[in-house]
Amino acid sequence: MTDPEALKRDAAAKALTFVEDGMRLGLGTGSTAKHFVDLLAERVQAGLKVVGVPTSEVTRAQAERLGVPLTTLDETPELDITIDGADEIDPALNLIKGGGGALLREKIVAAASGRMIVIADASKRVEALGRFPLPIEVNAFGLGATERAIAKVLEACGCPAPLTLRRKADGHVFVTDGGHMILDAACIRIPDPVQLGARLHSVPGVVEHGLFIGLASCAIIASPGGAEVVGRV
Ligand SMILES: O=C(CO)[C@H](O)[C@H](O)COP(=O)(O)O
Repeated sequence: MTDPEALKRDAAAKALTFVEDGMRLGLGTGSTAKHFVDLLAERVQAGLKVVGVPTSEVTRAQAERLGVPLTTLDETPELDITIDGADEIDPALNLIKGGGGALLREKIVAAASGRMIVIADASKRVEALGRFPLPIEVNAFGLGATERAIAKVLEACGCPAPLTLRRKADGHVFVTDGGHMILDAACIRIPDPVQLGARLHSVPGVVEHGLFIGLASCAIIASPGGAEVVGRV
């Protein structure tokens, strides 16, 4: 059986072949994106000139430690490519992201990029989004009211779902890099991700949600047979 970490690294290595000297990169978050930053750092040490915007404090710390030059979207508001992982990828390259809690910065960085390349092992491929609980980032103020409003939206969009306030392994509430909380919605199947995404944005208190619609231009999916490029790089 192939080691899942080896598959993630294969996807990351394939993505690196699309990185060119002088590029401005969005650096994703999660175990797959971590492989990409590791491999990128090796190329930087060998002389590749790039600059990156990290999508989380964890990725920032990793990139700094490995000597990958960093910038911000204030200094560099337009990026060439974001390379990031995903929790689910549907056939239209719509995604669920946010399993690592970095969805807000990940979406801002992806939207500021000319292209988003998703890297994943084949287990992330699904026919319809929703089996992975949808992360919804919310402001702490008015949490109870926001939760009720989200529940109504989920029901109206055909995917009523229990909402769980995300906690860390030690039981403390998980707080995002932006100081918000996350409600995970166990939808099972989302009939219309576009509609759900739009309606979630209309709920006061919702900061962002983990549906990435139309942002990814390409996915690199690694399986024991190799790393397949799906879509347009
Ligand atoms: O969205 C994310 C973090 O917010 C990650 O990209 C997603 O959770 C996938 O992570 P991994 O590569 O560890 O499976």
